[in-house]
Parts: sequence; structure tokens; C-alpha cells
Amino acid sequence: MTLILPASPPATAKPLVLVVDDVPANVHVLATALRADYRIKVALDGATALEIANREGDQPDLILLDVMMPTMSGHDVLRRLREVDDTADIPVAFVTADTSQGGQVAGLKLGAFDYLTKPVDIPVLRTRVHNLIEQRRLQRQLRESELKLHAMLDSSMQFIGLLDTTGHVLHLNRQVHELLAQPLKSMLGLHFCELPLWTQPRQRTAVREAVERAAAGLASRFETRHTRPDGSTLVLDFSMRPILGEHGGVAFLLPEASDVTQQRAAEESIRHMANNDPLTGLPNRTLLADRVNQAVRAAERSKEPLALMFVDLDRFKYINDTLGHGVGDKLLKETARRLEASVRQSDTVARVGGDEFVVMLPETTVSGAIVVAEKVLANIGQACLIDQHELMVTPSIGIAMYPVDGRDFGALSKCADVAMYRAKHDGRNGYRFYTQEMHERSSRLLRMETLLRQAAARGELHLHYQPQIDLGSGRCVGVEALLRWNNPELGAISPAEFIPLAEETGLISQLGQWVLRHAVQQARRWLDDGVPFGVMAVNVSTIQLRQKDFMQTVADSLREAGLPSDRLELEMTESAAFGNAEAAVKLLDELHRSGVRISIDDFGTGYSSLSYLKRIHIDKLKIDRSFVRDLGQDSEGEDEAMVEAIIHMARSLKVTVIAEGVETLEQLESLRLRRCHEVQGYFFSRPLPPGELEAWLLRQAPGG
Ligand SMILES: Nc1nc2c(ncn2[C@@H]2O[C@@H]3COP(=O)(O)O[C@H]4[C@@H](O)[C@H](n5cnc6c(=O)[nH]c(N)nc65)O[C@@H]4COP(=O)(O)O[C@H]3[C@H]2O)c(=O)[nH]1
Repeated sequence: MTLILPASPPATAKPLVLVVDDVPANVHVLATALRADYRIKVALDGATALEIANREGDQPDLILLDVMMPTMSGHDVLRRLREVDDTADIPVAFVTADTSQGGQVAGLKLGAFDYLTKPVDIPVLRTRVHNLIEQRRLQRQLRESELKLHAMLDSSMQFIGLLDTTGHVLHLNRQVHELLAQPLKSMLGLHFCELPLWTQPRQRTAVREAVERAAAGLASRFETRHTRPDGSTLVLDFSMRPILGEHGGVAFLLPEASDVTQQRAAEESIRHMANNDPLTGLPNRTLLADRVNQAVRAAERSKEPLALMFVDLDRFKYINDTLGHGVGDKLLKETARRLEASVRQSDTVARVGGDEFVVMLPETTVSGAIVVAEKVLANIGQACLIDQHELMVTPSIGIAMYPVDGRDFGALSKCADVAMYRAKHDGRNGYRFYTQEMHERSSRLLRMETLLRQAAARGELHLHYQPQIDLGSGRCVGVEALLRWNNPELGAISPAEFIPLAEETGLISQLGQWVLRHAVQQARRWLDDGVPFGVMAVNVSTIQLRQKDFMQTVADSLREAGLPSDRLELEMTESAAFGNAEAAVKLLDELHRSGVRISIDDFGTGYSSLSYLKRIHIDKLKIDRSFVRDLGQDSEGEDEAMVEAIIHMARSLKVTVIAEGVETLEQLESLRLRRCHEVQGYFFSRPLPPGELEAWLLRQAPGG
């Protein structure tokens, strides 16, 4: 910034005195008296005097002005000088023969600095001129320092003002006039709280208080929000301080403000990022926890209940995997929108995980929560069109109530989560309230998990084997290894209970390896002992199959036991075999080439595509128990049709077909009639410990 100061003569140059008088003799006297110490210019009339006074760059430091002049009197000259900014400050002393009091007063009123009477006393003239010039120098200095100060204030990025102790404006820097788009002059003298910056009564009150505090010697600081003419927001960090004078009292008040709009916006965006889910913009778990805990505190006071609702989209992963993340993301955004549309503004909808949303309903009873849950089910259940895909998704909802189920976010969310899993387990697309029974069940599962981790090491695991019978020959062609767990504390636990738990917790890999190794070793022993067991069928879960070293684990188990690979059959569910299509094709192909047989368990319950079936090598299809249950009864229902279709398809694909869960002669006959290859079930034998199975096999063998 350049600082422009009024032009002043070089410090070394002598001050300039303009002598104005229409009588040349008078001019001569004055000029002669002063010439030694000053530069002198003369004018014999008012017009010339004004012209010299206005000359830029060399203005007089003092004008000695005769009062009585023809055409333009000294008073007129002075009046004209004072009217123009550039000459208004030049000191003027009248030199006159008029010694009357009235004449002197009139001149002084016009702004004359001094009055000299003719005839002039030379020493007095010199002293007065010296004093007036010195005064002019000091005045200039003062003006310069004032300009420097203003220039400094104007160059600041801050909004700065100076007020008198009653709060009236003495100065405002350039930032302020630019912000308010008003010239400084129009605001000088106003009370600070009358500036157009303060648009709200609340702000004016705060400013008035700040003025009063500052006048009493105290500083104030607060933040204010304003709307700029273009509609954007301005946030000011405002302060008001007292400035003390020489004698220690408050002399001025200094209001200052800095523009913190960007800083506040950045802080806000950081806060938003820390508290919100970037995809949907909904509160994340951190913010939700905070809101729930706050709502709980409010509920404690108001004695109102509160509901926490976990909402999980059924089969979202499937959509995400098959249609891609782009579609998945849009679906999540749409879900967020629909959830928000299902609740009141005072409720909170948050996203806490992939497809997991949480809704907090303050001041809501069980019946209120039911209304919301049904609304959520209806809204989310509506078809939604995303990138030309018409998607139908349903939610599973778990609800926990404050205060019965918990008194903070941690406890309530655990309960709502458990209830949500129950809703899923019970067939999805529904809601469940958390109950004590769920609590017991989840504690049991927790305990079971701990014990299951130690089960193998403590020798609590065993394998039972169930024979598989060829209907043509009536002979045992295979045995299925089924895991058993006997724990001293929990007793005998069904695999239907602990296998899903092991899958959920990842323990299944360890258990699966244990089963594979032991089953393969048992097969080897039976082979050595000449026990005619056929093929050893081992169940493998999806999670095991997804493990990179699965193929290696199978190969190692076979090699360690020395079992020919065609004596091992791996049973996997449809979803395990077909879930992750390309990787599954590759693995099944590798297994097939190694000689291991592959059987698809629970066939008919999934969504296998037939074209896909043709691409992979399968040795056996197992018809699910649920289709076998009603076979052989008089009615020819859907199950018969299904069984018939599976058998037909298996035969045309040249794959062996086996039915499980055969309990009755009727079921057996029905399967035989439909030309099912093999059967397995209680009708022949329950799964048996190895010793008992050996005895069973030997009894069945020809001549046994
Ligand atoms: N009602 C009836 N049931 C019959 C009949 N015949 C056999 N079963 C039962 O049906 C289940 C057959 O196994 P799954 O379908 O593979 O179903 C198995 C399998 O999915 C899983 N499982 C068992 N052992 C293992 C294992 O070692 N690894 C893995 N991954 N899963 C296993 O646990 C499930 C349940 O196993 P189990 O309780 O042993 O139950 C076994 C067996 O005892 C019958 O005639 N009627």
C-alpha cells in the first residue's frame, strides 16, 4: 500500500510566508522584516493571494493578510481559503489598522490565527510569525501521524474502529466502510450500535453492553453472524477493549473484528466429517452415540421412554456383489432418504455400518415404535428403480426400549442388534423387540463361543458317520461325517446350533480343518481294516471354501493320511458353490482335477442357475430333507414335483442324485419309484460313532 501524504517543502527549505497587501510599501516593510528567516511571496490583491495559496507543491506556511483591500477584502480571502480543503488549514494572520474589538472578533471567527496591528512592531511581528509557523509545523506533523495511523488501520485485514467513551464513532477503518458500503463521513458520530452492521436487536443489545463494559475498563469478546448483501454468511469474531489515556482513565474504546467465516466453515466441515457418514450424510456412530446418550439424559428427567431401532437391509450384500458398488451406494442413499421420510424431524436416523442404519425415537413408547417400524417396512419395501434395475429390498428391524433394555447407547444398541438378528432369523422383512429370552440366548451364544474355541484342544469334538445307500445294489456307497460336540457345561450341542455360530465368528475354518483331517484319517483306517465304507463325505462351509489355502489344506490332509483323493467327497451348499461365481468355478475345477468328488448339499433350497450347473464339475446332488419329508403320502404335492424335477435334471446332467432325511418306507419307495440313485436317513441309520458304524457296515455286507 502506498501512503500519500500532502506535499510539504523539504525539511531544509525555509518556510514560505505570503504577504498580501494592496499597499506596496506595507508589503515591503513586512517582507524586509522577515526575509532573513523565511522565503517570501507577495500578492497585491486577494485573487493573486488565492492563486498562490492554491499552488500545489509550494503552499505558504503562513499568510499575512491585509484586511482592507479593494475588490476582495481580507475577510473574503480568508473565507475562500477555508472553503477549499487544500487551503483550509493554512494559518492566516490579519495585519490591519483596524484595532476595534469587533473587527478582530469577526476575523478570528472566520478562522484567522492571529491579529497584528499596523504599524507593525518588527520584533513582535517576528515572534508571532515564528510561533505561527511552528504551530503550522506541529499541526502538519500531527496530520501526518494521523494519516499514517489511518493508513496502518486501513492496511489491516481486521475491521477496526475507534469510539469515544460513550460509544460514538470517531473512526472506522477502510474494511468497515467497504463492508457496509458507506462512506466514513456518514457514520462518524453515530453510536456504534447504530451502524447498519448490527441488524438484529440481540446484536445491538450485545454491542451496547460491550460499550458499557469497555467504558468501565472491561473487555468483551463474542461471535456474530451476518448476512452479506449477496446472501452469503459472514462470521465475525468481535471484541471491544478500552484504551487508557495518559492519566490512566479510559480515553477511547477500540472495537475490532476479524472475519472467521472460512475458519468456522472449515471447522464445521471437519466436525461434519467426523460425525457424519460421507455417503448418505447421515450421522455416524459417534454422533449417534452422543445423541442417544443426550436423549437418555433428557428421558431420565422427563420419565419418557425412548426407542432405538436397528434397521438392516436383507440380502444387501447380494445386490452389492452382483450389481456392483455403484448400485449398492445409490440403494443406500435411497434407503437413507426413505428412513428419514418415515420418522419425525426430532428423531435421528444414522448409518453405522455397510447396510446398517439406526433410528432413535425419543419420547416413544412401544406402540409408537411399532407404528414407525411398520412405516419403515412399508417405505423400504417399495420397489426402487436404480440404473434401470428394479430392486426390491426388505429390512429387518430390531428394537430396544429405554429404560427396560438399557440405560445408555452401548447397552441399548447391543439389545437392538440382537433383536435385529432375531428378526432376520425369523424370516426377515419384519421387526422384533428385544426380550429377556433373547438376552439369555445371546449370553448362551457368547459362552458357547468361548467354550467352542477350546473344544478341539479339550477333546470334546467327535465325528459321527451316517451311511449313504445305493438304491440299485442296496449297498453302502459312502458315509457322511457329522461333527458332534459334548461339553461338560453345556452338554451335547447340536451342530445346527454351533456350526452357524462358528461360521459367524470365523471359528469354522479351524473346526473345518479338524473335521477334514479326522475324517480323512478315519477313512484311511477303515481302508486298511477292510471296512466297506465307500466314500467319505465331509461338509465344508462357504467360509472355508473362500479361504485361499483351502485347496492346500485338502491336499495336505489327503497326503498326511495317504488316502486316495477319489475316496473323499466334499459337501457344500449351493450358495457356497455358486456364490462368488468365478472364484468358485476355478476352485471346483481344481478340486475336480485333483480327483476329489463334489456334492451339492441341500439342493433345491437355493437359487442355482441351471446354466451355471453345466459349467462346473459336480459328482452328486443332494435333495434337501425338507422335500423328502412329505414324500410317499397320498397327496401329490409340490415336493413330489420338486424331487422328480431334481432327479430328472441330475440324470440328464449325468450326476448322481441322493436324497437325505429318509425316515420311512413310503419315502424310500417314492424315491425308488422316481429312480433316485442313493438315499440317506434314519430309516437306515442315524449318524453313528465310528465303532458302531463299523459294526453296522459289517452287518450289511454280504454274508454279514
Ligand atoms: N430329521 C432327520 N434328520 C436326519 C436324518 N438323517 C440324517 N439327519 C440329520 O441331517 C443332517 C445332515 O447334515 P446336513 O444337511 O449336512 O446338516 C448339517 C450340516 O449343515 C452341519 N454340520 C454337521 N457337521 C458339520 C461339519 O463337520 N462341518 C460343517 N461345515 N457343517 C456340519 O450341521 C447340520 C446338522 O447336522 P446334524 O445335526 O448332524 O444333522 C445331520 C443328520 O443327523 C433323518 O432321517 N431325519
